Amino acid sequence: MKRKLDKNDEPEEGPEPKKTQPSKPDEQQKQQPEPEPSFSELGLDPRLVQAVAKQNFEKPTLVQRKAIPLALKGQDVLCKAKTGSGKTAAYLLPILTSILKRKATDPTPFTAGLILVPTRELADQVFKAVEEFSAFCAKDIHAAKLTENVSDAVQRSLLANVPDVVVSTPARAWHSVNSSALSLAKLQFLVLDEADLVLSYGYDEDMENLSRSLPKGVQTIMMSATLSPELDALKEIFCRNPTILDLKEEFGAEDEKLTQFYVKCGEEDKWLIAYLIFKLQLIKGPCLIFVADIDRSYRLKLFFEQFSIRSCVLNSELPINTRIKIIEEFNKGIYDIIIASDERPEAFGEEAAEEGEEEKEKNSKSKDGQENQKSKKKRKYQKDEEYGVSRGIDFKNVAAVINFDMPTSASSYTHRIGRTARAGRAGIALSFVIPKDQFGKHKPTMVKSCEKDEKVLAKIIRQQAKLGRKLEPYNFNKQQMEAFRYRMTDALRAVTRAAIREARTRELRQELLRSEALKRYFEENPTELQHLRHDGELGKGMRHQAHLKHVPDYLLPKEGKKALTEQQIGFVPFKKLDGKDRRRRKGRPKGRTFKTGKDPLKTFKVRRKK
Ligand SMILES: Nc1ncnc2c1ncn2[C@@H]1O[C@H](COP(=O)(O)OP(=O)(O)OP(=O)(O)O)[C@@H](O)[C@H]1O
Repeated sequence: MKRKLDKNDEPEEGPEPKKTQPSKPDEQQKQQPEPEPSFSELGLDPRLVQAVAKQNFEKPTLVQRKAIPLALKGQDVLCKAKTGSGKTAAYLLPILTSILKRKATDPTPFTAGLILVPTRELADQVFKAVEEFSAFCAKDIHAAKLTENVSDAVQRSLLANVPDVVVSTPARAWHSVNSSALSLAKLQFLVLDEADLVLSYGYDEDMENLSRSLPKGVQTIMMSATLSPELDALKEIFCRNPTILDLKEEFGAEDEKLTQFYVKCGEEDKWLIAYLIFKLQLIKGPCLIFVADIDRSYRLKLFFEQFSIRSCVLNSELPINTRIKIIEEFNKGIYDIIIASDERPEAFGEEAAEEGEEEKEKNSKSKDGQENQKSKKKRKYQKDEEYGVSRGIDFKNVAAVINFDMPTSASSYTHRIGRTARAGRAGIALSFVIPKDQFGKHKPTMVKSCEKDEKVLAKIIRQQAKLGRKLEPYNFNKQQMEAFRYRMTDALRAVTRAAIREARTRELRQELLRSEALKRYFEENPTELQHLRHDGELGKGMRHQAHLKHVPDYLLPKEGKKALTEQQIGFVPFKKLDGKDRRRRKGRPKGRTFKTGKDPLKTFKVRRKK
């Protein structure tokens, strides 16, 4: 029988948190919240506790407090907890503890843990987390990641070392099992991270194949940010009587640090507001901007370039190494703005899947599926099927998530905003919503999916309300904004389709060159690494408008930039409420431009093989 834990329901056995034992409990004491256990009280291997301390995790998060004791007892767990709540450590720490415990008496090498994630970026992230957690027991824990663009021969030799833990997408895992490079014969732990997305990413067949390759008695942990119907199918196949942790009610305190706004405006005003926000720094700190498609990300980047606003794009077309590097560098504080094209919902019908509770969406599900199949075939550019930006990636210290284009579903919205206000930090989400009567008014840049913005917003408001959160309108002073309009129009006009096409091709060419031919050169010349920045200018062939790069004083309202908005949400501190500044900016270069002024691709001669 399944057992559902509610928020006050602690696990029955396992390492008990220390409890105060009052000799005469009075009413007041009874009402006091239970003391929260520390990491060392959860029954974890001391070397892992040491590594956790090194990462400055002060105490376990709720999902860690609930899931770790259950996993250590060997129970299957299906856990739903909000994005950014620390699910990765919640499954890795007990698995690594069990492996270390077994190895103390039986050092025979075999792959004991398989961690399946839907995207390559996420695999990279989880792999790094394994390495960080096993920093003090590196000789006892050997992990491998199966998602790199390496030949089968290299992959095979990686696996020949018999890693204790393998992190992979289902497709790569099945490929390795099928080619006998990976043996799951003695597997003990299986994790499906972001489990709700595994099927929507089209891994159904791989999952089925993998399920047939598993030995009996594998302990399964499924982690998810939503409890979608897909989970039932996976639960049936992989779980044995799992304990279900539905932790949705528990995040009130943390959610207060996320402020959500929306702006209702036409297409042209989106560009104007975005220009004002970033040029006048109305929102400060690292931002993640989501747009509807790849072309749009380049359009926005080129538009920003006209005003000397640096940004970099992130999309499924870029090589995986580049994508991982961009995320890493953003996390180090090197870039302030990433423009990400969130291509998944449209590609895999997530809209239909997530609204499973709503009858009419259920009916249209299969139809949407067919349409999506068609649209997938129609794709012009080579996209990576294992790409995902809004899911699971741990972008650190994101001050604001801006939905320049609305997502097409409420769950996609949840995933996007989950990139900010993580691990107790503050953050804001700002969404641009095009009212129905203003849709299509600016033909050159309009995006089809925005026709449904208001409908999607209504769903989002409903869904967020269920979680006790609300979205507030964010009002710009339209009159004050007008002074900037002609500059915006000028810049937007300069970003032609041809310029976008050229920028897109140029970036791809540059990135391919960077990741292959230049790799060695930059290894030998680390000081020139700044040339590898991903937020350089792409619009070299475009009309150059020097006057747009600065905001003349006469354009600003008398009262200063504050007069542009009613609310003062601009400053988002990178502080926890305890006042400690957690944002690491050490790696950040002082200058924002190339000091040498040289373009490495012009000055560097690619070595040719003789
Ligand atoms: N106990 C803790 N104390 C402080 N920070 C923590 C703790 N546990 C995890 N973190 C940090 O919180 C961030 C989010 O963790 P993680 O990526 O595991 O969240 P998640 O629940 O998997 O999110 P998502 O669903 O988006 O993947 C990470 O930067 C992680 O290092």
